[in-house]
Amino acid sequence: MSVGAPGQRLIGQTTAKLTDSKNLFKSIFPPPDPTRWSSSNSPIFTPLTSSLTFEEMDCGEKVFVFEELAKRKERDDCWLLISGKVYDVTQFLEDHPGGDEVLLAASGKDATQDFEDVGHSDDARNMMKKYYIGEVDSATVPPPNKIKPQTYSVTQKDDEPGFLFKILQFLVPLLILGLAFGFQLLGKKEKTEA
Ligand code: HEM
Repeated sequence: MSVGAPGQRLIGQTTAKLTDSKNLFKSIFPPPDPTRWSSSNSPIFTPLTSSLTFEEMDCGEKVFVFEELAKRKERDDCWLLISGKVYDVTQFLEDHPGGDEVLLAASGKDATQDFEDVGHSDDARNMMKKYYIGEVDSATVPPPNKIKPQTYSVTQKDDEPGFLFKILQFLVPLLILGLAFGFQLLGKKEKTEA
């Protein structure tokens, strides 16, 4: 009479426990969301990967015009352009091992060469990620200053002395010949008069 009841209760309790543990398992490991599932993005690791891609995507979406970033060269608002990437180093100025002055001097222009010339360590390059805020529209970046003065100096300075030198090359021998001829004539005249 009472055999079935405890058995039923036992089965009922076991089923309830199973259902509970299933729910617990589901809450820990939620089923994959097909909209987020991809071969490279496991749902278990979603928080880690998504935070990394979010940082990249969020920053990657921002594209600055050169003129805009070149204005940020003050102590309270200092941006750097290095290898096409834009860094807001305002908060880093005081902590920069190379000093704040070099960073301020490198702002308002393409600082790639200055940065590379120092030979920054891998640690320094990793540190940069913290200050990364976006990319620059490469079409808006003016060509490096070096090109202009070089072509200017070559065409301007070399042309003028070259021209003068060529004229003098002709004139000086002519003058010497003329003088020699003149003195010869004078000498002959003096001889005939004597
Ligand atoms: C976000 C950008 C930058 C970061 C995170 C950064 C970071 C660092 C770090 C960590 C160092 C210590 C040495 C090393 O680990 O390499 C350093 C040194 C230095 N940095 Fe930077 N830097 C940045 C940009 C620049 C720029 C644009 C210049 C311009 C010239 C510069 C000039 C220097 C100099 C002169 C030193 C001292 C080197 C020495 O004493 O040996 N840095 N920087």
